[in-house]
Amino acid sequence: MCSNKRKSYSSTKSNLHLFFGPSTVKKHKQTYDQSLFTYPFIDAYPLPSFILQTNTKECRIINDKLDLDLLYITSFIPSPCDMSLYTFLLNILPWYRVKYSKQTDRLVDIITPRYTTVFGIDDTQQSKEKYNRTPREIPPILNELKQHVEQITNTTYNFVLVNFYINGQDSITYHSDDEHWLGDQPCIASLSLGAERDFYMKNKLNENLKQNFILNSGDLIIMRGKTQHAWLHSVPKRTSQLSGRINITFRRAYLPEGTNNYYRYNVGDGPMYRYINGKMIKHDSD
Ligand SMILES: O=C(O)CCC(=O)C(=O)O
Ligand SMILES: [Fe+2]
Repeated sequence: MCSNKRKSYSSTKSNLHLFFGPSTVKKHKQTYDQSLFTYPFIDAYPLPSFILQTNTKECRIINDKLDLDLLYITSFIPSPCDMSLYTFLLNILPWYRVKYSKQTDRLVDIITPRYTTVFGIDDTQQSKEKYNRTPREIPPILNELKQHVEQITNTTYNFVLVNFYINGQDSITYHSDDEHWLGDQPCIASLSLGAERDFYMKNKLNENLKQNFILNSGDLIIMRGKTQHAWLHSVPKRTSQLSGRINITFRRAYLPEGTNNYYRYNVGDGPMYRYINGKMIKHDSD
């Protein structure tokens, strides 16, 4: 592991203030109208038996390349809390393997190469009939995690997108999260749990400008400023035997298009899967 490297990256909490400016965070009270949501299950999500811990001792600002603005906090969720959270989320969340068609020069059928799920609603909070799919309230554990991430990033988020890469064959191709509903300079916080995976970034205009990471369990990477506008990121496929990895991104969508898009591409039209006794089991309906 890269413990030496980590040492030289380490710095004090003051890095956070350099990155986010003076703390002006107001305690953000969740003011969702409960009638906007349905849970995918009749019973609400269980509460965890462990206490969620976070730490920002090892944090590094990375802004030495054109329009790149990152904060990289290793072991944001320290061990063994990272794996308790991984196992808990894997077992309680509803998962989807979304299928959709994409028009290029011809219509191609695509299956997203990872399991996904999503919770939240955009800032406008329309009544649920206005959305293509009913938004889902953020489960308590993810909401608690969101509050920790909000505090250290001086930002508020209204969406939690979750990916589960079951093995090395699951991946996400180069893309940027720069849709108009996220505003001009979105701040996206991305947490890794479980197996370590490569996270590759390259500049959109100059592909020789790269920034690569090996993301470990518990690591948090925050992309902000012009990063989404100017850079692409990916988690490439690997042929080696890799165990599962969960990735959680926290974002803020300002417009209903964001809600429609996130549920379309992270829940889709089913079926739903649950992770039961170490296996993904397909459910006929949710
Ligand atoms: O799994 C990751 O680290 C990246 C996920 C990602 O880029 C996304 O969901 O937009
Ligand atoms: Fe992304």
